[in-house]
Amino acid sequence: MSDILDKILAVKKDEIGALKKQYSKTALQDLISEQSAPRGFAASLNAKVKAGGAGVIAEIKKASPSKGLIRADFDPAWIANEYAEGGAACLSVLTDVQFFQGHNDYLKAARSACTLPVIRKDFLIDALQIMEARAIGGDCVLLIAAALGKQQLNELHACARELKLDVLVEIHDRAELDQVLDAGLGNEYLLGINNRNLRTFATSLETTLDLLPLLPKGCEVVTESGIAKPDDVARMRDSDVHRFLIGESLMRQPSPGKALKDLIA
Ligand SMILES: O=C(O)c1ccccc1NCC(=O)[C@H](O)[C@H](O)COP(=O)(O)O
Repeated sequence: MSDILDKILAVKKDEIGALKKQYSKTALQDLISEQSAPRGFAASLNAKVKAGGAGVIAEIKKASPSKGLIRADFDPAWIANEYAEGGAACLSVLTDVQFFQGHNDYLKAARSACTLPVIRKDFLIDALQIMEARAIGGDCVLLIAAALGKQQLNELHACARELKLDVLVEIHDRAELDQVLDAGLGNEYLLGINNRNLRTFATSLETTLDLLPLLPKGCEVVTESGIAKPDDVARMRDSDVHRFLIGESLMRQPSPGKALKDLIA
């Protein structure tokens, strides 16, 4: 595991301890019962692709461990609308406070501002965090293979599906791909390939391209991180990758929606 993931997961363990003190399972179930049905996250992404477009999960990201502050002028509801108008299929909202300056309230604000489905982007290693994701209005959760064992992956995936959440399972390399394929998740997940090396923070689109021949047929793959230019999008689409998770390059522009439109035109 990388240093940064180690550090993040240590904080997450503390946060889970606090969450357990704050909410019983029943209390979270009560909050969940007040939520409307999740918006179909995978369905929205796949509909764009089926219509011949790029399926973009546009990320609302204020800061990151690799880049520090990315956008000082940060209004999640406004950014959500920009992304919706720019042609995003879905939103990704960072809810981690310590490393990404995110917040659960940002997810709520972004989702309320538009009709797009939203993934809770955080480091989830406990079923209570999955329940919390649903309780704050999330439509999808991220499961990072590098942070989870096979059994944990299986259990958290089952927990999410039971709550009618979609799941984006993220890998960085072949070993993590094997781990996911062995975890027995059926075909009910999107497979994210993260182009960011968590040791160096460098991004390389080759990470996605190199893993493509190893993926099972019919796999719904999302290429994540480091997509910044129309050429990057074209390169992926030429290799039959049509789903994208894009954050920083959009967040740095005055109009993230216009930037998205230009990127996928
Ligand atoms: O972004 C980081 O610095 C980072 C560091 C450590 C773990 C995860 C990290 N990023 C999470 C992500 O997956 C990205 O926010 C997402 O793929 C968008 O990437 P980008 O378009 O490069 O902002």
